[in-house]
Amino acid sequence: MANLKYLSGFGSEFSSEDPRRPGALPEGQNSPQRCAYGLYAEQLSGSAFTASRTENRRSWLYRIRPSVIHKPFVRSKISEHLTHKWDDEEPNPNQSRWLPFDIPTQGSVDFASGLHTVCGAGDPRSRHGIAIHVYLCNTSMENSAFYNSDGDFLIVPQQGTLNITTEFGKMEIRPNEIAVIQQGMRFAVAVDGPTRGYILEVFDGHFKLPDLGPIGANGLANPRDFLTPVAYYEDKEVPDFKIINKYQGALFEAVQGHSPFDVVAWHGNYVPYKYDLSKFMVINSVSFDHCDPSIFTVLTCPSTKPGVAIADFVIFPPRWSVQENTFRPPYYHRNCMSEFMGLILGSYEAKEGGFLPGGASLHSMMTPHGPDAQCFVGASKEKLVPQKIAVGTQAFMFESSLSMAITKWGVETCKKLDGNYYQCWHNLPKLFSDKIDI
Ligand SMILES: O=C(O)Cc1cc(O)ccc1O
Ligand SMILES: [Fe+2]
Repeated sequence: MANLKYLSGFGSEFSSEDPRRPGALPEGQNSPQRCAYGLYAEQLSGSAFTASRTENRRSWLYRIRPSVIHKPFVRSKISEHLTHKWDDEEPNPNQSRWLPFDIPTQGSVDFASGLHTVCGAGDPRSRHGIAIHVYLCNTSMENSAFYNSDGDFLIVPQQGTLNITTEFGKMEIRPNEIAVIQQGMRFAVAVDGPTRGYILEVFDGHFKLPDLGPIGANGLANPRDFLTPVAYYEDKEVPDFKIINKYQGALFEAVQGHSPFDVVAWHGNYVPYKYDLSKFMVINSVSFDHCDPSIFTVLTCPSTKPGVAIADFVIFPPRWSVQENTFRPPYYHRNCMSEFMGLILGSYEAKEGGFLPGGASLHSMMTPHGPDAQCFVGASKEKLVPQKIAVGTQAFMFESSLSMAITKWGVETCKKLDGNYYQCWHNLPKLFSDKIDI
């Protein structure tokens, strides 16, 4: 999908018309008695009608047919590994690390059928919780569209470009870019070959840009770098277009006789968007010590507790490391939050081996972790000259205030859990001595 156009801004009021039908957007009102070109008006609400102005999210779609024309939903069997069953496995506080998840090489698996849940917590019925999935696929979705009634998807491609058609238009997302597709938005994913990536799903609310506090008005992910598609419609009649719905953690499908990507024009502030992680303005210590990784937060889904996130999306981008008299890699720590990490490109400074692109790690609540022995020894002795670090790499973290369970697929079926992970810390030397200055 070359030469796609986008609208720039985060949380803005946008409007867009497919240029093939100028004047499709009503002027000065949302619901005219008859819409231009015989279109139907449909509102998609992403917040309670009565939410405050700052929280209110809705869009108006002007479409060939309203979404309601479909046969009844029935249970879908397309992915047996998408689940919110958090009690299938016994709780396990150990450090967990997965080798790269396998992309299917046999048979045709598309994005929707390639969804596998690794871990999560909470419940979409009470609108509180998260799920972390990976998608492992090799084929484009054909005559089918997906929407999620349970929450929002933050999609992190690791291998392969995603060509995403949405009701709002088309987006192309390559590794080192992310996409957010919010609750209810219909989309279909086309791929070029073997494709893998991670998804953070939040049930509670929508992603926001973090407050910048003393950083000031600019920095981290800047609002204008978020891109939303422009209106694009297809007038396509097919006997069996499949609408796949994730509802209360289960998949359903309904058949309809036309493509749902029939939105000729739309306006509003409830939209899908993408962001190129290389545009992140990195802020860090330029004197001494190691900043907490919250300094690298791209997007956050806040909880109702001040300063506590349901989940943050944090990256570890290429940057200059200049701190003096400092152990520069991550410190050893125990955290009241859960840390799920993935690797898009390259390697991660705290674990040069074993944590690989397309793999993952989970350090659960209060489970100790930190640099492996090799990293500690190297960083304790290195000459502290200014150094460009993480060049050609991109690791990320989904950090959550919820205590997550790993699914049966994550523990057993995927066969990627690295039982020897704990050993990476076992060669940490005992350096204690009676000399103050070692
Ligand atoms: O555990 C990790 O590797 C993530 C992380 C990085 C960092 O720089 C500080 C704290 C932290 O949890
Ligand atoms: Fe950590």
